[in-house]
Parts: sequence; C-alpha cells; structure tokens
Amino acid sequence: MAFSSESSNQAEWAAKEPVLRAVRLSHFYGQRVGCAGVSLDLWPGEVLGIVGESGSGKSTLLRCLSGWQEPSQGRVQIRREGEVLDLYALEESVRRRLLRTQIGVVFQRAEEGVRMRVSAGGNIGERLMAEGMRHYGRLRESARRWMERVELDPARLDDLPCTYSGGMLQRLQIAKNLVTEPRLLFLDEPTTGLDVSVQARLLDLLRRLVREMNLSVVMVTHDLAVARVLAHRLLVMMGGQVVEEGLMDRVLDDPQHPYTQLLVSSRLVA
Ligand SMILES: Nc1ncnc2c1ncn2[C@@H]1O[C@H](COP(=O)(O)OP(=O)(O)OP(=O)(O)O)[C@@H](O)[C@H]1O
Repeated sequence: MAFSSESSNQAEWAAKEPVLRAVRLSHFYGQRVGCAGVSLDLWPGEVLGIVGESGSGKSTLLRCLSGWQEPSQGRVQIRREGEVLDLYALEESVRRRLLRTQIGVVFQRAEEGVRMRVSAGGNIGERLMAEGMRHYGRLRESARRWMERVELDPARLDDLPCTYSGGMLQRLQIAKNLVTEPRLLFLDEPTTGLDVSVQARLLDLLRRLVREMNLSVVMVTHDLAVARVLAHRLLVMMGGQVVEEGLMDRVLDDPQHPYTQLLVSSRLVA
C-alpha cells in the first residue's frame, strides 16, 4: 500500500503543509514489535483515527508520534509557525517544553495525564505556568474559563481530581491540555471504560472543540464506532503495521484488508 509521506519530498510538504509527519516509524521492545515502518501525514484540522485489536501497536505509535516515546527507528516531524521540527532531534529540554505547551495528550487512564494531588484548577494552570504565566488571578480565571468550556462546574475548581468521576476526569484532562491552545492533540482511548451516555457527551464535546480550535488530532481507539464519530480518516493496524488507510466513509463502505472487513462487519452486527 502506498502512503503519501514516503513518496513526498520536503518541497511537496512545504506546499501542502501537514502539521505532523511520521517517516518509517518503528519501535521495538526487545524482540517484540511495538510498531513497524509506519509513515503518515496529519493535515490541519484533520482527525485521524487509529483502530486495531489489542496489542496491534496503536498506543506505541501514538506515544512515538506525540513525543513521549523515542522510536527505535524513523522520525517524527511537526510544523510550527512555518518551521519543521524533528521531534526527537530536538534538545531534550526543548522537546519537553513543546510537550508541555504545544502538544496535548489525553490518556485513557486519567492518572497518567492528571496530577491527582493537585487541585483541578492547579492542573489546568500548570501548562500556562510552563508558558511563563505567573499572575495568580489570571491563572485562576483561565482555569475557570476552561472548566466552563469543557462543561465542568467552576465551583469545583479547588477540588482534588480524585473526587471527580471518570467522565469529569477526561474533561479535566482535555481542559488541561487545551488551555495553551496547542494545534496538535493526541487521544489514547479517551472514552474507553465510560458509560455509553457519558461517552457520547464527551465525544460531542471533543468534536465541538476540534472544530472551534481547528485542532489536528490523532485518536487511538479499539472501537470503530467511536472513531466514526470523530475521525475523518482511518488507519487500521495489525501486528504493529498499518494494513489499511483511507477516508472514514471509504473504509466503512469498502474495506479492503480482511482484518478491516472483519472489524467493519462485527461493528455492523454489534
Ligand atoms: N512497555 C512494554 N514492554 C514490552 N512490550 C510492550 C510494552 N508496551 C507494549 N508492548 C507490546 O507491544 C505490542 C503493541 O502494544 P501496544 O500497547 O502498542 O498495542 P495496542 O494496540 O495499543 O494495545 P491495547 O489496545 O491493548 O492498548 C504488544 O505486543 C505489546 O505486548
């Protein structure tokens, strides 16, 4: 299967300007394959869904793409203000700063993304402080505004996240990541384990924020129905590799790979 990025050169990219590009990305855990030879482009305002069964390499790929896991091979480039940055060639301190301000990651397990012993407002304010904001009143005001934006009660600004429900924690993670207005957001199974109605409302919120903020998003999920709500384009993974890629409607209407066919037919039966 031909993925656009391999054949593209730098000049072509400059003309089209994807926000994120991965080139032949592989990660190995000893002998075990996490992901292998994945190349992709992510375009401004696009939501790219990554689906596949458990162990197919979705989370490994997302961690490599988002700067959290240095890949064994390949490279990840992001575009920022007309400049192309090679994520893993950056100085560690620069990359960390980028992760704290311009790249958002929402994890399935909120404990990975939220500091449970810091108030909700403190969690939201952290990234603003990383950007240099020091004024207590302004930090609080921004946190309050973002609580409202993700439909959390601002009266709970000073509460510890451990008093929040699962759905509220995901909203808090979203606010915490988006407060610095990044262009790139990574979602790792953001609604898994939540009640169906909570899941639906969270997906609605994400869809609205993606549109309002023109976010470019990579979302990993094992659930095709979840991907369908948000994603414009789909990558299907199996055994660490991308086995199919295409626009959401095309993949659903005309799946090519046997695994995708199984995935689509089981979704229709469910
Ligand atoms: N920290 C790790 N150490 C060793 N092997 C790992 C580690 N993390 C993942 N793997 C292995 O890498 C492969 C891909 O795992 P990964 O978690 O990326 O898949 P996944 O599609 O996200 O699965 P799931 O949906 O269950 O999270 C699997 O074989 C897994 O066992």
